[in-house]
Order: sequence, then C-alpha cells, then structure tokens
Amino acid sequence: MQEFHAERARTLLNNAEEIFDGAAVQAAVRQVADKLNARFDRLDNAAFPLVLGVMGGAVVFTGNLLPQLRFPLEFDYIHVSRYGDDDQGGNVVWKVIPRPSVAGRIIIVLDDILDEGETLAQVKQRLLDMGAAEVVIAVFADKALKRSKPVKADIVGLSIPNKFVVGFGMDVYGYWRNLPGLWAIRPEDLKQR
Ligand SMILES: O=P(O)(O)OC[C@H]1O[C@H](OP(=O)(O)OP(=O)(O)O)[C@H](O)[C@@H]1O
Ligand SMILES: Nc1nc2[nH]cnc2c(=O)[nH]1
Repeated sequence: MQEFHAERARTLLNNAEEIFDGAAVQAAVRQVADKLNARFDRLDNAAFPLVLGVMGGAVVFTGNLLPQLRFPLEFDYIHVSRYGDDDQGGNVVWKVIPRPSVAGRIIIVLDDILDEGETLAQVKQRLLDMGAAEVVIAVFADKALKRSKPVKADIVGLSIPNKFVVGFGMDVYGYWRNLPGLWAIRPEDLKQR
C-alpha cells in the first residue's frame, strides 16, 4: 500500500506545467456536451442511451458533463484500472464489470483520457460481447501518440501532447485528481520515463 505525503504532492505540482486552465477545460466539456446533444437530443430519437462512466478517473468529467446533457438517459458506471498508482500502464484490471442490462442498448462510454487505448479497447469489446447495440466513446482528453491505437474515440474534448497529465480526475501516484485544470508532470518526477 502506498504512503501519501502532502509535501510530495505539492512538490509534484510545483514542478508541473499547467497546459490547460480551468476555463479551457470547461470549454472542452461543453464541446463534448454539444456533440452528444446534437446526436441524441432530437425528438425523432427514440433511443434511450445508457451512459457509463469509467471510474475512477472519469468521475470529474462525468460529474461536469451529465448536467449539460439534455436528452433522456440512464447512468451507471464501471470501474477499470490499468495504471494503479503507477505512471505506466499494465494489465487492465476490472473492479466493477458492466451489468447484464447493457445488452441491446446504445452505450455512451465516458472516460477522462484515451492514452495507449488498451483500457477503452477492452471496455468496448466487453460491452459488444455482452450484446450492446452500439458503443459511443466520449473522452475528455485524447493523447497524441506517434503510434496507432487499438480503439478510437467518437468524441474528444481536448487533444493533448504526449505528456503524463494530472487534474480533472486524473492522478499521479494517487495525487491531484481534484485540480480544475490539466497539468503536465515534469518528466524527471516520473518513476518510469
Ligand atoms: O488508454 P490507456 O493507456 O489504457 O489509459 C487510459 C486509462 O488510464 C486511466 O485509468 P487508470 O488505470 O489510471 O485508473 P483510474 O481511472 O483509477 O485513474 C484513465 O482513466 C483511462 O481509463
Ligand atoms: N493521470 C494520468 N493517467 C493516465 N492514464 C493514461 N494516461 C494517463 C495520463 O497521462 N495521466
């Protein structure tokens, strides 16, 4: 079990660079909401989508986005972790799996970040295997990588550089999910670079 130290948290943040401030973050969430509303907030749309937040990182994005969605929806969550308290991904660990009621539904998956894409690729495949009719992926941030990813997001709030970021739900070693903006951690402060 990791020990937490307030001083370490403050040092990580002091060395970090803010790459999107709170206003830019909120504008990005609004853009995601606009795109989802354009697709689902229509009188001729009989679909009743199930919105699934991918915990824990999506908690802030989800909480900011949901009140901006104007169409009838159901909300639920799944819980998946690939990074744990590390800054590099490992195996995808399912902590809460989707409920069987995903079968036949249009699912809107919300996640904070699409990085290497392993997490959302597995999430999407699992939902389709369980009989989901369609999976629409909306991410707050899509990280620019030089290689291709195993899954694409349908809706992206921000395209971000290839840096390890924290804030707006994202953590470094368990710290700083609570920041309103997005910060890039100084590479020298990461365990694995
Ligand atoms: O595209 P990938 O390289 O697979 O990474 C993206 C995933 O990493 C983060 O989750 P993490 O495993 O850190 O768990 P958390 O949501 O609890 O922060 C994030 O929330 C995504 O789900
Ligand atoms: N906090 C955080 N979690 C991630 N998971 C995948 N990429 C990232 C990242 O850049 N920051």
